[in-house]
Amino acid sequence: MTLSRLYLIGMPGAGKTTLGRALATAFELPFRDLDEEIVRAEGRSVADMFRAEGEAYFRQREAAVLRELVTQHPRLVLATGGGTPCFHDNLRVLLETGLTLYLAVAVPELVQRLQHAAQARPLLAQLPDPAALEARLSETLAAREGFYDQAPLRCAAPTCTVEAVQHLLATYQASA
Ligand SMILES: Nc1ncnc2c1ncn2[C@@H]1O[C@H](COP(=O)(O)OP(=O)(O)O)[C@@H](O)[C@H]1O
Ligand SMILES: O=C(O)C1=C[C@@H](OP(=O)(O)O)[C@@H](O)[C@H](O)C1
Ligand SMILES: [Mg+2]
Repeated sequence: MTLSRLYLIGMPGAGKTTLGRALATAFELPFRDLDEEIVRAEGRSVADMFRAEGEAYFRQREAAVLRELVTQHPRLVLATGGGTPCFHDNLRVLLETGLTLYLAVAVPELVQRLQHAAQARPLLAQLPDPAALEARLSETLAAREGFYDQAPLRCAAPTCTVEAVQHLLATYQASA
C-alpha cells in the first residue's frame, strides 16, 4: 500500500507542525499546515481571527479549508490544529480520506513546550502561570481524547520521530 495522505492530530504543542514537515520531506509528499492555510486565506492571524470573530467563526473556516485541502491534494501530509478533529464532523473527513496519526504527548511535556509559545494560541493565552496552563491543557485533553483516540495510528513517545512513524506505518500496513 502506498501512503498518499497522512494527517497528524493531537494537542497544541504535540509537534504536529514540526513532525509533519519532517515526515513530508521523508515521504516526498507535499506538506500543508491547516492553521497556515487558514491564515493565508483570511489574511490575518489565528489570534486576530479569534479576537475579532470568535472561536465559532474560526471553526467554520477550519472546517471549510480542511475540505478544500483534501479535495485539492491527492498526496499530502497535513498538520491539523489541536481542535480540528473535534468540530464539524472533521474527524470523519480525516478518517475517510487518509491515514490519521495521533501524537499522544503527556501534559507536563506540553507545558514545557508551550510555556513560551502559548500567546499565539488563543485558547492558551493569558494564563497567569504554568500551573494554570497545565490545568487548561488537562481539561482540554480530557474533552478531546475521545476524538483523538479514534485515529488508527498513535505515537505515545514524548518525541515522535520520522523513524518511529515509519515503523508504525510498516506494522499497520502489514496488518491491513
Ligand atoms: N519533539 C519535540 N521536542 C521538543 N520540542 C518540540 C518537539 N516538537 C515540537 N516542539 C516544540 O514545541 C512547540 C510546538 O510545536 P508544534 O510543532 O508547533 O506543535 P503543534 O503543531 O502540535 O502545536 C514548538 O516550540 C516546537 O519547537
Ligand atoms: O487546540 C486548539 O483548539 C487550537 C490549536 C491551534 O493549533 P496547534 O495545535 O497547531 O497549536 C490552532 O488551530 C488554534 O489556536 C486552536
Ligand atoms: Mg501546529
